[in-house]
Amino acid sequence: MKNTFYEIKIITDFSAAHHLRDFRGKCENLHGHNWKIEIVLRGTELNEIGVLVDFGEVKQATRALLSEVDHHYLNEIPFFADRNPSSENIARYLFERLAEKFDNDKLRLYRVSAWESDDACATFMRE
Ligand SMILES: Nc1nc2c(c(=O)[nH]1)N=C([C@H](O)[C@H](O)COP(=O)(O)OP(=O)(O)OP(=O)(O)O)CN2
Ligand SMILES: [Zn+2]
Repeated sequence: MKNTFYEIKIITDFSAAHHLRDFRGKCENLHGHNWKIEIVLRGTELNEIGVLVDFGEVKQATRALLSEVDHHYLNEIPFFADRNPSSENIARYLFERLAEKFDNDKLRLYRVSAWESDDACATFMRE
């Protein structure tokens, strides 16, 4: 079949504090969220045991990355020095860091979503 691929997703979370600079409203004040993070990878070929990539490998890489932001004040992290730690920028930050590990012709990081609450989510993804 043409134009088909596999997609896998892991879901994890982290907690942190932030404030949104120049945001006219309550989010300009220091506050926190429990962000739910979705990591989605796509690829065309399974390995010899029939998986695209071990969920465990993706979870481990994501956990290692999230340990750098979990229970931190996001505004103090260098990536957010000149951009707000919005859910959009958090998704982008995680995408750029994880894409360093999962980016080859068989397996590519496709999208990262950051759920700030049960009803609000931002995504950074490639085309
Ligand atoms: N597009 C975005 N909009 C907002 C973001 C964001 O990251 N991307 N972030 C915020 C703040 O972080 C704020 O803490 C969230 O505020 P709000 O949506 O008002 O959250 P509540 O849980 O208080 O929701 P209510 O539905 O208003 O009770 C704001 N906007
Ligand atoms: Zn917030």
